[in-house]
Amino acid sequence: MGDLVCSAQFNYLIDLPWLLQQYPPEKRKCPLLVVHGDQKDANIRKAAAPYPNVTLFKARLEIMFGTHHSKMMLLAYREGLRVVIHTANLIPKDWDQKTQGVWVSPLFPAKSSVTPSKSETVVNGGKETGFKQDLLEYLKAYGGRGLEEWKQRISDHDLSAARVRLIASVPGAHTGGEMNKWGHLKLRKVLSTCSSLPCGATPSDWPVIGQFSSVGSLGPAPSQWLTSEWLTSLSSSSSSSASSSKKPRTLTTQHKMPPLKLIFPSVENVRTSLEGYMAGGSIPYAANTAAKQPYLRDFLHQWRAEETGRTRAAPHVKTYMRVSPDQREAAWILITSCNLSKAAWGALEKKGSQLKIRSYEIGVLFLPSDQETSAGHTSFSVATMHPHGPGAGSSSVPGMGMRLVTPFDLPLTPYTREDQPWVWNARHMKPDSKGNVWTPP
Ligand SMILES: O=C(O)c1ccc([N+](=O)[O-])cc1C(=O)O
Repeated sequence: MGDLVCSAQFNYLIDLPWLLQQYPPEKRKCPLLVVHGDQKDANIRKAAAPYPNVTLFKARLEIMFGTHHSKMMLLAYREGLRVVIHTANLIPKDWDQKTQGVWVSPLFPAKSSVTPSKSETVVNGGKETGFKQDLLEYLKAYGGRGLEEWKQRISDHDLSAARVRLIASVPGAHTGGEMNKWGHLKLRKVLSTCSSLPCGATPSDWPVIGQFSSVGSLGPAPSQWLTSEWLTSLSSSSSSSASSSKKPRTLTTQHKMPPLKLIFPSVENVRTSLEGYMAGGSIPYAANTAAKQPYLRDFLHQWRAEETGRTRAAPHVKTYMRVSPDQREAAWILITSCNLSKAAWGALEKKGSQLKIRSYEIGVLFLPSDQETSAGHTSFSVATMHPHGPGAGSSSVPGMGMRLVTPFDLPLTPYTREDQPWVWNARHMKPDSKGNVWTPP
């Protein structure tokens, strides 16, 4: 991977001694910047004290209930720079028996005076993805001076080989030109300008799939946020006109919404997981929140990943995607730290004039048109569990580009009549895969 010089780790839960142990022994004294959101930072300052090479940066969280949820590594090597965007906390159990998601960038070369002054925005005929500019904008949003060195280091490298789009969230009441930079409105902007469904596709027939490991308070009815504002963004495409308006508005005034299918572990999925009910400690859906939104269950599907052998590796990954009616194609897929919450994605306020986001989040969006292997295609072929037909088993589908292996099985598995969504602060008394019961305090 390269000769590491220094690194930065952005995360939510950080076990510093364990983290340093994960670096090669000869690299454990390299400069390490840890970006966290622990406002009562006595513990992490105490943990960092024995390590003179570790510098801490506390992200501002001035809006209630916000968290520093972003999970990213910046790795500076003698040979270049690498960016890693992922979903795992920097604690042992997140890297043991769970299903996580990760994007590892190519090794970005330093820009040098001898490098031909090729535009950074065009590589192999690819379109600009704006990744570098968006990453710098994200780091700028932290404020203060503690990230200046890393902003300069990123500026000094050529990131044009990044064939993904950055979809990030930063806390704030974003208005005007700032609104489309963050959260679900950034995704709406990108999808409505850069993602088109295949010719002849009926947008309202292409479901949106959301998969996540926690849920926030979404309102007393799905129409308050989930199937209006949020689904409008995730069902945007250049084939729909939701984006043409200056002011964000819901598709209900324009198009029929597509089906929404959500994947969230059932109690039984957690009970039978490798970790048993302990897995549920990282799936913090609160019973009192669930009780306020019983409608959510109507959208829910089980966590199932037989294709990758990960059905029992509880999900901590978060993915969102748009699929064809037969679930053999995908128009896009997003891997992100965002769970299903307004805090992460943002919620429109003041008659749609501001987008309120509470947390830091970061993810990467894969579009077929951004991938060299599927440029010119409007969809990825999806490796599916369908027993027959073009997507099963083959390396690619004739006429379609890159083949996508999703973290979960397609087609989706609905909840059974008996299934309930996992909630972490309720008793679960049927013995789990380890013979334990779950009786939270
Ligand atoms: O990723 C998650 O599912 C998650 C959910 C909630 C919180 N939280 O409430 O701070 C943290 C995390 C985390 O693991 O980062």
